[in-house]
Order: sequence, then C-alpha cells, then structure tokens
Amino acid sequence: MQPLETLYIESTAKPTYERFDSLVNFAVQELPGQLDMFEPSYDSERIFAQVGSLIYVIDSQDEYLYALQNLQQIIEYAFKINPAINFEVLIHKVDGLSDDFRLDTQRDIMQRVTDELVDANLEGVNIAFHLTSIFDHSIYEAFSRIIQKLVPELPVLENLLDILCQHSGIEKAFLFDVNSKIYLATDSSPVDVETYQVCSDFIDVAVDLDLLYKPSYTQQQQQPQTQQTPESNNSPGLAAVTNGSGPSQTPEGPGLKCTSKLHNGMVLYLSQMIRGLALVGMIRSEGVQKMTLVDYNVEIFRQGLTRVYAEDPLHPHPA
Ligand SMILES: Nc1nc2c(ncn2[C@@H]2O[C@H](COP(=O)(O)OP(=O)(O)OP(=O)(O)O)[C@@H](O)[C@H]2O)c(=O)[nH]1
Repeated sequence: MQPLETLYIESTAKPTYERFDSLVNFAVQELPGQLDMFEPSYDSERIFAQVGSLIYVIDSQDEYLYALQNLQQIIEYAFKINPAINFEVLIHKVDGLSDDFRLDTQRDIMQRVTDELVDANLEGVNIAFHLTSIFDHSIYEAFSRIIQKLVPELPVLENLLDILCQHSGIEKAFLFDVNSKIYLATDSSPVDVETYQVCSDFIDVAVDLDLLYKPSYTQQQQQPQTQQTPESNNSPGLAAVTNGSGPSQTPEGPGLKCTSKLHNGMVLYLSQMIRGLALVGMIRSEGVQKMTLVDYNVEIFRQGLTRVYAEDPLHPHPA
C-alpha cells in the first residue's frame, strides 16, 4: 500500500487477524488502541501465551506519556504469562520530527521505559525500540528485524549467506520475501540503509519487467516442459507472488533472474529462490567478470535453502 492510501483506512474497531505464509509462517493480530485487554471477557492471557512478538506502536507526533504507562502495564502482564515474548516498540511517524528531535524522543522513551522496568523489578525483558515511518523504508527495516527474531533457522541462513558472499564477490546479500519486502536474513556485514533501499526497490523493477515480458497463460502452457526449472513445480514465479494468485492458478515459469549496473559501477543481482523469496545482492564491478561463478554459487545456495526447509511439514518439498 502506498503511504497516501493509508489516509483512507478506517479506524480499527476490533481485533483483526491476518496470516502470512512465507519461509516463516506467521500471523499478525492487531489490537486497537482503545481495547481494554485487561477486561475479563477478553482472553488476552491465551493470546499472550502464544505470541512470539508483541509490537507496541507509539505515535511520536502525539503526547506519549499515557502510551508509555499503558505499555508498562502490558509488559508487566504479558511478561508474567510469557517471559519469552519479544517486546518491540515502534516509535512511529518520526517523519514529522527533526533529526535531533527524533534521537531525543527515542532516548526519552527508552529511558522512561527502562526506568519503569527496573522499578517494577522486571529483569530479562526482551525489549527493542525502532524509529519508523511509512514514508521511507524504516518500517520495512523494523519489521524485518522483528520477524528475523522469530526465524529459528536464522543462524544457518546467515552462515549460508556469508559463505555465498565470500566466494562470489558479493558485497551485501539479502534474502527478501518478495510480497512484503521484509528481508528474512542478510549476511553478517552491517546493514546500510541505502543499500537496503536500493535492493528493495530493485525487486519492484524486476517484478515489473517480468510482468511486462511474461508470456500469457496460454502461450506459457505451449512452452516445452524443458524450460521449467526443478523448483518451478513448487514455488510460484515472482509475478504470481506479487499479484497474489496461488500457484495452482498461475503458470510456473523458470526462476526469475535480473541484473542491473548502477552508475557507481556496482551491479544489482536478483535471483528467485524458494517459496516467494528472492536473493538480492550488490556486486562490485570487478566481480562482474565472475558472473558465471556467482550464478553457480547462487544455485548451490538455493539448493541449500531447499534442504534446510525440506523437512518442514507445512511446506513439504518434493523429493
Ligand atoms: N506522518 C505519518 N503519518 C502516518 C504514518 N503512519 C500512518 N500515518 C497516518 O496516520 C493515520 C492513522 O493513524 P492513527 O489514527 O494514529 O492510527 P491508529 O491509531 O492505528 O488508528 P486506529 O485504527 O483508529 O486505532 C493515517 O492517516 C496514516 O496516513 C507515518 O509514519 N507518518
């Protein structure tokens, strides 16, 4: 959704629930701000017992002291029920604040929350703070970090990405969920926001180009079977993921691959993986001569991913 379209979203009157199926299957339940989750008729105990993360959104453009009191009550309550919950505080709408004021606001909120936790003798609470806005990539970045904490295989994925980068001259690599633009893993080098933005935008470019040149359904049906890659029986094409059609309704094509050279000599590389994921990376121009090697290693990486998730009963992989 484009940021300006959010102006027309109706107020959330009651809890909503939405499932996302990707490498990690997760559901998001939104509890409206006015909901009193401590009232007996609302089964918050059951909900908190099940969730991996509790995301609390603070409007940084508004007076936030009441929100912090409310957050404190929720943390005390939820932590007793489920000490493993990750509390994720989004200091949201920061686009309206100057750079200095953003940092002051973050410092103030973090200090107040930490002081309250110490006063309440709550030790060991997993809590993180994120400055977010829908007008830049910060909201995607924050959700990426939040979801990554829920991916049990994250160390394995990071290790695979590190090995891939080291042996292929890739500067930075992300494993993106194409639909949500959340990255589920990246190699262990630090994430630079600009690199993340460029890689994330490159998904749109690749998908748009793919849609533009994709043959129609009937044309694809007439294509020889030999053009299909082995994974294409299992994973939808990027275009299929983007337009929300299920794999059963959409013809499967060979995995999408796209490269683009930037003005600074770096090369953007995108390759479709399994289950609606894409590997997006930045390669130095010197590495471009080794593109065959990159392709070969990316294929090995894809096979590694397939093996890591082969045993997942929710997404069985054909032997
Ligand atoms: N400036 C700015 N506005 C935002 C941002 N995110 C959402 N909005 C706007 O904020 C409005 C909705 O915000 P709120 O009313 O605070 O959202 P909410 O409290 O979840 O709304 P309820 O569903 O009523 O609980 C919409 O008009 C959005 O366009 C942001 O990052 N920056």
